[in-house]
Amino acid sequence: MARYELVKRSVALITLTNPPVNALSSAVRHAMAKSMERALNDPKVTAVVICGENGRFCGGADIREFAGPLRGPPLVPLLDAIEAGQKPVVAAIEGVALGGGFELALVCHYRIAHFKARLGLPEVTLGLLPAAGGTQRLPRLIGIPAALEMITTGRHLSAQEALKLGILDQVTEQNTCEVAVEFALRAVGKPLSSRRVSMLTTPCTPDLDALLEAVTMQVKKKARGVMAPLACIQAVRAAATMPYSKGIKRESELMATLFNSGQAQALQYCFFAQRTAGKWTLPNGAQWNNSKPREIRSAAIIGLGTMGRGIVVSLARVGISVIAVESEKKLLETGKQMVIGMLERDAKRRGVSASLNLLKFTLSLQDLKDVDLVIEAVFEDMALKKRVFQELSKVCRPATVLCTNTSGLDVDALAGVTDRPHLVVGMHFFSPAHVMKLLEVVCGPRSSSETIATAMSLGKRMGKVSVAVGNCPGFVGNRMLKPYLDQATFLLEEGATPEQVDKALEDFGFAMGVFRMSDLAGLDVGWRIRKESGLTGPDVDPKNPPRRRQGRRYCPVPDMICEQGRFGQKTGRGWYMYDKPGGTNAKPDPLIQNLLEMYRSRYGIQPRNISDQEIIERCLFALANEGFRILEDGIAARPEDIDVIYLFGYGFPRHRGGPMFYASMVGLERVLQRLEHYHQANPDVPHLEPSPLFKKLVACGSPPVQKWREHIKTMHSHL
Ligand SMILES: C/C=C(\C)C(=O)SCCNC(=O)CCNC(=O)[C@H](O)C(C)(C)COP(=O)(O)OP(=O)(O)OC[C@H]1O[C@@H](n2cnc3c(N)ncnc32)[C@H](O)[C@@H]1OP(=O)(O)O
Repeated sequence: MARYELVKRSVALITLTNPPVNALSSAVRHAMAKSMERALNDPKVTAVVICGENGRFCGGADIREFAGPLRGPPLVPLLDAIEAGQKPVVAAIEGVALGGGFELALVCHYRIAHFKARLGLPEVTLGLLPAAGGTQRLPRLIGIPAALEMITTGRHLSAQEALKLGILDQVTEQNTCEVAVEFALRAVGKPLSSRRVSMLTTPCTPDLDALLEAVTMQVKKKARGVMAPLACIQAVRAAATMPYSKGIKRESELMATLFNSGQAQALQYCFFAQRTAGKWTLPNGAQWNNSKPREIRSAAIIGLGTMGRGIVVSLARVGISVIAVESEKKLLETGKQMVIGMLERDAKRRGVSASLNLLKFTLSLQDLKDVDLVIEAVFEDMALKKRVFQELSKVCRPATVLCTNTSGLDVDALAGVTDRPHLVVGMHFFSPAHVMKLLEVVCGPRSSSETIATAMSLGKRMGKVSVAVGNCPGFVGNRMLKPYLDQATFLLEEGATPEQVDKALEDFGFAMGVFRMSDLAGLDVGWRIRKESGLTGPDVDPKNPPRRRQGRRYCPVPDMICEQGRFGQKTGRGWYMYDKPGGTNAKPDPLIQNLLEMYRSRYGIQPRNISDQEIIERCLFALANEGFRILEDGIAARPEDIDVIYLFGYGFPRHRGGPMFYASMVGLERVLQRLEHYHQANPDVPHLEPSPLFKKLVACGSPPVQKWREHIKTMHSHL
């Protein structure tokens, strides 16, 4: 857990040994305490260097231990003892110094980092604050404004930035430990009092109150209802206004308000869920750690619409050669100009040069004969996609992996028209594809484990959070969206307005309510799908009773909106009105209000007052219920996968953990009761009928979300 060596005859080298990130578990803290005691008491030792094994200094406290009672020596007294010691201590930082790891570095008298190291206090992203003295020491070292930014955002700093801010004493490209040992030897005998950060006076900040107020407004706007950044601000205020001894008490009080909070639990769940999601597994035993991905050096994208352009950018910026194909010269030229502009802006922002030499634009599929992988991103039309896949089968070499970016069509039907169904897989990107982090990798029944591994690994290389899902209409994300959207429109029929529904969801924490989100995405896509499914348009059976289709409750209001040419932001009108086509400033539209009033009176619906609680329950419990069905059907392997999809693809608030975690926090029994209540009132809405898995979990005593998998006896996993 910590290795102790004497080097250069007088330097104690203490190495944290807790792979993979040398987290400060109870065992590590125990070993550290012993090692420090030994170093300080050994007369041969004149200085100490602390480093981490395998090129990683320390990833902070062991987050897994937060769920249980505190064991082993607490961190704060251990860190205080290091700082107070009479021998110089140097931190040799390689890899990362994060959270408690960064706080450990702050109590060392000197800090030396490798030029590739990253440093930061990400506790806020876990619903916490840096409570091992971080909120009190950092402002004393670098001043309030810079410390406030680091602590409230959790941003990682590069070594160069940390050096400029005065956090580091030296950055090196050599062996960091060796440099630190030499540095420590030179520090022997020099006075330490000015090196003890807790003893420094916090630099005076002009207009402190105005600064704190401005940052408070900023964090409230960015993450509505999230507690940790606000507690961080209060702790930093203490560093500016109180002596260290009092400030540290304030830090600990504020931490106590966060530590067991639902938000902290949700955010820590998200941390692990995100890492679990990449670990896909198939019923045949193939999984993430025993399936080798193909190496992808070149790729082709077919279709340079919004999605295609974003995918080209995502590939090119990680160094993959891309051939982009369009069907018409004009479309090709427009797409090319847009891709080049996007890549140039992206490169400028990242301070690198744009990788335009990796791009080739063509009208001919024949140019794809040598590529390693193709991603089809044409219009969402099965017949068109089938034609493309048939053509690709003929043109591409037999080993080329063929992917579709469909957002919900049958991946296996596409595989079926090729000569290589085992090499076909879905790569469902989210718009805009070069910005959104989520990738659903859709595993068809015939996709080989190598193909799945290739798509998952390519997603990771592009910086995406990739989740393997099964093949069914809408996969996971879009399949769950349907009950959510249905409930929102039913609420309009019953008396709510789009702005009321959106406000309730935004107060819950969504960046955007469902109607604003629909306006942004465009209303015409859903309209076309409903027409194709015979739910609206000329193919609707005239014998259908009003507001019912296929034996179920149906709300035609979204169709009525589209019939008026209101397709959302792009047309300047949708559920809201905008200043101009493409405008983003949504204003409530009296015409929508009138339309809803006329609609209700035409169907004799008496509008009623609808509470925010009902809005949240109906939208989100219906969403989670569909999640249970997805687990039952084997379309997602675990609740964590569903939550990750909603966090990264649909703006579900991270401090609520995702729809499945949220349901477990509300209490499965309570959610079940409410769903049964709403289903009784709406027996013609099957999405409100609690799924059998949901009932089973409640009957089993509502186990925590991490244990649900044990209860999912999937008869036929689609993964
Ligand atoms: C009070 C609170 C205090 C004092 C704190 O310190 S809170 C913790 C603050 N630290 C962090 O938030 C850092 C969290 N970790 C990361 O950001 C990253 O893991 C990393 C940058 C350190 C490394 O990233 P990467 O190389 O991509 O590796 P992974 O993220 O995949 O992680 C590898 C495995 O290590 C587990 N892990 C990482 N950090 C911790 C931790 N602090 N405690 C416990 N476990 C940690 C992570 O879950 C991965 O586990 P497996 O999935 O492989 O099982």
